Amino acid sequence: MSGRRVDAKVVLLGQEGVGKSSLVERCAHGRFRAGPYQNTIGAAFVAKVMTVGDQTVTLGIWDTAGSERYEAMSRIYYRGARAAVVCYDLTDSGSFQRAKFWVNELQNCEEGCRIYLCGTKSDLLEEDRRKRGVDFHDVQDYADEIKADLFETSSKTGQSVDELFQKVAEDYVNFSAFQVMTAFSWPAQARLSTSTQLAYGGIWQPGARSLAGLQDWLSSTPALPRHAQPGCASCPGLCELCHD
Ligand SMILES: Nc1nc2c(ncn2[C@@H]2O[C@H](COP(=O)(O)OP(=O)(O)OP(=O)(O)O)[C@@H](O)[C@H]2O)c(=O)[nH]1
Repeated sequence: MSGRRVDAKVVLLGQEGVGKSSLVERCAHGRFRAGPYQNTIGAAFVAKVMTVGDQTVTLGIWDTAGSERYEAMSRIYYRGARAAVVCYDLTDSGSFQRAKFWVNELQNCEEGCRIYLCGTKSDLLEEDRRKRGVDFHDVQDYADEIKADLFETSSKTGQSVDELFQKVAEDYVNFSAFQVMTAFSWPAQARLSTSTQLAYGGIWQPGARSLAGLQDWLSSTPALPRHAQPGCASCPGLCELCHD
């Protein structure tokens, strides 16, 4: 695992104590640490290798500190993120207001970042439904409005945690493929360079300039190229926008 390249940066945001570190612990190590709550200082990083079809995707997951004291620092960690898991505690309506704050930040500052809303500690609702502090339908409406996916998870039982990160990895793969398609239909300054075509095994078809043609090509190509987002943070520098 060490030294492995990270494909997609994922950041976890949300009020302190909502369970971000526990979510990462469950996702990365399949366990839940009960015991005294220790707040995150600064941020923590973990790399998680996911499988999507016949591809592997390494997610670099940044667990930020929820304390408002570290708010400025959290902004550094969402820069260049391809996905943000914005967490709130299902039993705490205040934490959902804080989640909205982070969504606004992302919408204003990280346009290319996909947002996943994550209501945490669902096991507490299993124990007692009256503990729910955030209405599911209200959040679903909000998620539709901001075009986010919504998950209700429990790091204690593991409910929906793997599903959440799997969706992040799948969207990364599918969204990258979409960006490859649009790159081909962009104007001249966004064309992929010769070196990029070679980097993709020379499988680019000069004749397939239409989106439909590229869709056919992509669906018949087993290994989709990953980094073809001209000018984006994760481009390896092979496209014309990044090349000097
Ligand atoms: N019952 C239950 N408790 C949870 C769950 N996830 C987290 N907790 C508890 O909630 C508390 C806070 O969890 P953390 O994961 O440290 O929260 P955090 O969001 O990382 O907190 P900061 O680092 O301060 O931002 C801890 O006492 C956890 O044991 C869960 O799914 N179910």
